[in-house]
Amino acid sequence: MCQKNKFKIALCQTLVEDNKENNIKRVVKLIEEAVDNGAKIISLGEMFNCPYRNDAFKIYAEEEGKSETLNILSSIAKEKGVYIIGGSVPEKEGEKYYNTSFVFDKEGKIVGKHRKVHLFDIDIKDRVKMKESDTFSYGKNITVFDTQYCKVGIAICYDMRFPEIFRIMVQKGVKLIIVPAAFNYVTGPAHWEIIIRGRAMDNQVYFCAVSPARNENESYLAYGHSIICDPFGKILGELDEKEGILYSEIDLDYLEKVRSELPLLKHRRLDLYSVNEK
Ligand SMILES: NC(=O)CCC(=O)C(=O)O
Repeated sequence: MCQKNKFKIALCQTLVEDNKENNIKRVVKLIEEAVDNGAKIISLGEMFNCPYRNDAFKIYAEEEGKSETLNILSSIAKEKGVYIIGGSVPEKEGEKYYNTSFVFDKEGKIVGKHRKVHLFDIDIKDRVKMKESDTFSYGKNITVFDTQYCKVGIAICYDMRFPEIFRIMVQKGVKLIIVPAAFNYVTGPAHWEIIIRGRAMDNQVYFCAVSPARNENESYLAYGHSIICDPFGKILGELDEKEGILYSEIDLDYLEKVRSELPLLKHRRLDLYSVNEK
């Protein structure tokens, strides 16, 4: 029995190889397992169907309305009656490509679509180099959607380093934030946990980040460590770098308790916070 204020979430951390069919098979298997274990909202990781490489994105990209990957996620969401946050996939629209997360409701309808708004262009000398903007265009929206449980916000990976978007989500009524992400072996150990705990604590929300598993044969070594943090900043569970599913109960009564006992959101000084930044 699932009450409206308490429900189980599952984060599926799957291995991604250079084979779309195999990647999708793995995802389907873990979603089915998560459903059998009572999960009501299930999320996948960033680029769950495609290696995280510029030379793969265009080859793997699909168009909304003609996408086999999205059709499969929609069918399982409908068949099993669960919400699926479809990690992210390379999306093609016209001549442009985006790093996009599609969200499916219990009828299999797309109820949310987030195109990554901060593209990961970094160069940590001799360690990690990536320039997503070589392939992708920038998304233009902050994305929230309704579920039967609460309002949910979605962002993708590098987006999580920009706190402004999460505060806006909370101003829109979000209580659960889900971020498909693929940090790496350098920035992951340094920043992953601290960012996630900070965003959860400042905004008094449940904050989940979902990674692919690490594939040692790939050039980009994902950090893994899918994680769920509660509104008090406590980590409720974290995986290692291998394939697996992370479960936790989301308790919206507990969230309200945290917000009423430590009323940070009410104590904001909105009269002080605006600046004309160029
Ligand atoms: N896929 C990404 O956006 C990676 C972001 C990342 O690793 C970071 O440190 O930020």
